Amino acid sequence: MTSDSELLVPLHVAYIKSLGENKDDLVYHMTAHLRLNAIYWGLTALCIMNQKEALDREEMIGFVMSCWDDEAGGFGAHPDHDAHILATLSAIQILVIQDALDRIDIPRVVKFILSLQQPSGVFAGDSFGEVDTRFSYCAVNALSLLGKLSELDVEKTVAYIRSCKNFDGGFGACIGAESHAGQVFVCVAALAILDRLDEVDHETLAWWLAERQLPNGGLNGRPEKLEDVCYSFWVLSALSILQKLSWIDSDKLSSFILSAQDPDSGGIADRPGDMVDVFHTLFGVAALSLLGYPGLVDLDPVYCMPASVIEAKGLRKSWQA
Ligand SMILES: CN(C(=O)[C@H](Cc1cnc[nH]1)NC(=O)OCc1ccccc1)[C@@H](Cc1ccccc1)C(=O)N[C@@H](Cc1c[nH]c2ccccc12)C(=O)NO
Ligand SMILES: [Zn+2]
Repeated sequence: MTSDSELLVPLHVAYIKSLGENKDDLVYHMTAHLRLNAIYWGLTALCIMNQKEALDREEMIGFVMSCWDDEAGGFGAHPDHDAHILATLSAIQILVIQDALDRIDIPRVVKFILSLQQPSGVFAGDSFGEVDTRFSYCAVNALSLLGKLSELDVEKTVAYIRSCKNFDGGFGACIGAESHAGQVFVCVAALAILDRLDEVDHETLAWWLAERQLPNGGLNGRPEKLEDVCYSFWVLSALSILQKLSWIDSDKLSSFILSAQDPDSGGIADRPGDMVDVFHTLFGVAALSLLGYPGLVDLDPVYCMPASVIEAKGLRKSWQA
């Protein structure tokens, strides 16, 4: 069966292109609240497969700008949705990849992002105030892409992330929350951007991350949980930043990811036999790129964007080989 041994690039490109076409089916409307994030996932997956031109650049930029919430000074995930830091990061990532940052009012967006920092140092996702280390990462990543990190209170931001570090070397969503691979990714990536990886217990955390690999080759997000393709990226990205990628069995992980492909319609699911979606398609090819799968474009593990784009902005850190 071909899907077990190779990445079906043409099928995945066709799958991503088809997403914007069937506007009638239920899934399209059920995911309206994630639309701008889904465009970032599709565009980045295409870049990794070296097929960036498969989606129309002007149409994409037009949709991003239609998500601008002028009252808040940020982006929502869909036209007429309230501004949220997650959607704002996706918008900035898309515009940077499309070299179209000149379309936005950078000082307005910076003001929106900084307005979300709480006295504790953590960031809220929007004016309703839900806090999470994910949102701290969004703020640090976005400000860095905008070249405005100098406007961030770095000490306060780092202090909160430090307070979320657990005895297993991992990080949680907030103080006292258990370690989770997704939260480890956002905390380690934020610290990498801020050049503060000294805050991480490298050996302890690398051991906890390597422990995520199961006999079937897949990775889970927490002890005792099921393997899931997207955790391949969260775990590999953090290990790559700690320069300990060799602690994972790459061949077994690659085979697991390839076995989660749909050999008929294209796309990658969270595990073999499940429904594919654009989220797991991105994080599957992103993990394969970090594993050096032949023919894939290099991905920057911190920003989850093409390495060439990050290099061109002078953002790759000294810690990287
Ligand atoms: C809201 N999401 C999730 O909660 C997923 C659900 C899931 C997928 N597989 C198992 N569960 N969980 C998830 O993304 O967890 C990883 C995670 C958790 C915390 C921080 C970072 C990553 C997913 C969407 C989703 C919902 C349901 C099924 C598939 C995808 C999602 O949007 N995740 C976020 C995770 C994320 C990636 N990069 C980030 C940067 C900052 C903050 C969050 C993210 C995302 O991709 N934003 O662009
Ligand atoms: Zn998943």
